[in-house]
Amino acid sequence: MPYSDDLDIRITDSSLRDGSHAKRHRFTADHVRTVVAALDGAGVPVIEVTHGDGLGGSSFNYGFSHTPEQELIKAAVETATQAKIAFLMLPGLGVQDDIRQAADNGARICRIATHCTEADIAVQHFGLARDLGLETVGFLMMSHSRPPEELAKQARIMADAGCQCVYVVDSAGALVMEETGDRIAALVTELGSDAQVGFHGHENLGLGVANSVLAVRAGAQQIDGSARRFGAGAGNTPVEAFVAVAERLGIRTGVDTAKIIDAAEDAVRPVMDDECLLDRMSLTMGYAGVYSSFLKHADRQARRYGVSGAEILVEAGRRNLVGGQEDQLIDIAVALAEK
Ligand SMILES: CC[C@H](O)CC(=O)C(=O)O
Ligand SMILES: [Mn+2]
Repeated sequence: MPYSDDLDIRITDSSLRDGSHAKRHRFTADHVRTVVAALDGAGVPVIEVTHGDGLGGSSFNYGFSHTPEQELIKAAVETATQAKIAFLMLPGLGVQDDIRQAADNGARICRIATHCTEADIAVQHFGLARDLGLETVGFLMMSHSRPPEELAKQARIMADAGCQCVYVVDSAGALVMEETGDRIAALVTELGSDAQVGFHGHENLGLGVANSVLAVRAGAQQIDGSARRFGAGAGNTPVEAFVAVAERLGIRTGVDTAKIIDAAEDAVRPVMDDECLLDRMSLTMGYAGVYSSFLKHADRQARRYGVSGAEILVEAGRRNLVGGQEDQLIDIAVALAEK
């Protein structure tokens, strides 16, 4: 079913949230204004702005923000003329008051992320977001790690709690083609008209665009990407490439292809410290099924202890580490150094 009369799918750009991981959370209000103006001008309907780990993410464990994220949200809301501003939150890291503040600051969409087996921890947050009149999105992170039918049950918990679109989130960039489509199809069957289904991809195996197309073909109505792939690991599905491919396939996104290509190059790239690369580290993450936001943490510990970053990531994959277990990367590095 199309997203609306005019659109087959709705695109969310995550460069000002997932890109925060790659930028080590150093966004300024000026960065936000520049990027939002360009994305908004290209017709991107939703722009996500938060610390990489969501509301309340600014901390010793995850990395401190340069600018308080509520200030960034305000700057985004003031700049956007048509785009809705979304924010991400992980229950426990962010608290309910953070949601209230983001709503007061003009954000319209609340995206609540849990590990893909833990949807029940988000129930009260979806309730609050709906009470505040926010649109709701649920993120089932590390979706490659569980089979489609299990994800569908978790999606049902989110939908029953008031979530209006549940995302299959390929946090590790580990899903390969039909593995994406099968997961989306399972959620679409489970949720029917109770909630939409979305897909959030990462580029660690170079499949962000292809997986997103398969997600749409399996019934996804919302797709995430980041201009210039600005995101954790090898980055997210490049939104400008996805828009171009969608246009060629006759999938209506409402985003202007030429303008989003320019926005990625002229507005987003200058804000990035480095390109998000498909290199040894990020490819290892996709191959070993490791949470993309571990990249910078693993890199830091590798330098600190003089060990191989790729070996840290392989071990993180073997241990099935999930978001929040960043400190175990230090244990792994220490163990490798002692070997
Ligand atoms: C909040 C952590 C994480 O970056 C969310 C996300 O984008 C993902 O799991 O891919
Ligand atoms: Mn992500």
